[in-house]
Amino acid sequence: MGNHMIAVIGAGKLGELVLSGLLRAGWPANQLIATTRRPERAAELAERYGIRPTLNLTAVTQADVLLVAVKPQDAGKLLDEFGMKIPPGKLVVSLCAGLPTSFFTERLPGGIPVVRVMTNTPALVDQAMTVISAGPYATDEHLALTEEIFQPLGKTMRVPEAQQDAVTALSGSGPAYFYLLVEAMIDAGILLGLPRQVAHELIVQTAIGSAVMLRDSGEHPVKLREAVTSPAGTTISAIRELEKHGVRAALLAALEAARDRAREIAAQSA
Ligand SMILES: NC(=O)C1=CN([C@@H]2O[C@H](COP(=O)(O)OP(=O)(O)OC[C@H]3O[C@@H](n4cnc5c(N)ncnc54)[C@H](OP(=O)(O)O)[C@@H]3O)[C@@H](O)[C@H]2O)C=CC1
Ligand SMILES: O=C(O)[C@@H]1CCC=N1
Repeated sequence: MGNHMIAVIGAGKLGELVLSGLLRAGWPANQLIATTRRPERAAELAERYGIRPTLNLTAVTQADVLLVAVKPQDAGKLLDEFGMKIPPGKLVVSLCAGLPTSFFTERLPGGIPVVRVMTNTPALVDQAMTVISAGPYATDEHLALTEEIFQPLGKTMRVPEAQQDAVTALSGSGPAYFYLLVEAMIDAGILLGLPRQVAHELIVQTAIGSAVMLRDSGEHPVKLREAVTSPAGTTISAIRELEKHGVRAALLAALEAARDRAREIAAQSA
């Protein structure tokens, strides 16, 4: 972790997840800075994590890595405030959905490297999927530093920036899709007469077991599903209904809509 000073600019839900992950990974609290809009939010973070809340301008002067975690819609106003005052030698890492790195470079002095990152909320349990792309002026060294920061929070991967809107649709928003499925299956348990707590425990453990098998067995998901699906059995009856109701087509359309929304956010922010 070296001597880097990291600032989370806009420590809301995602920024807090990252801060807490960095602390768990052993980053000293005195190498972490957080900024927020509301003073009460800053006080909450200082009390919870012992990190230093400060003003944006102070943060960008003191820290050498600036993790921008405001809503994409707030990024333009934020950069109007201090973008052009960022001194040389800093690394800007955007965690904002949709915004291309060019959005940042247009609002920063020339030569400031920008890295685009899409992570996700399982960072809270060190199981994030963090996807990293180099923007203008970002070298391999900047990507490696970004990986060093996010590695303890889960898995990291590098992709070309052109893939980041699709990545956002898959892994950025992905946890929400799984939670929705789990929620619906628990409700199905209620429909079938199980107590809510029982249904909850059955489905959550089944989700965990299935996820670990997907990760560790090395098998394709089709093979794993086939192994559960007995001839004339129960599973195929359920699958017929899922297909009849277009779950597969719904997922294709849903992820395409998320990708399109990322593009729209960029167009609206330009
Ligand atoms: N939530 C998620 O699962 C994921 C989110 N993202 C991206 O992360 C970013 C943040 O999302 P999320 O955490 O959900 O949003 P939040 O609204 O929870 O957090 C945004 C934070 O930015 C702060 N903020 C806004 N303007 C300023 C400013 N000018 N100066 C300092 N702080 C400011 C807000 O401060 P205050 O609280 O005081 O208003 C708030 O704490 C978005 O760009 C989103 O696309 C990416 C991947 C996953
Ligand atoms: O919904 C959003 O826009 C953010 C980006 C990915 C997950 N949450």
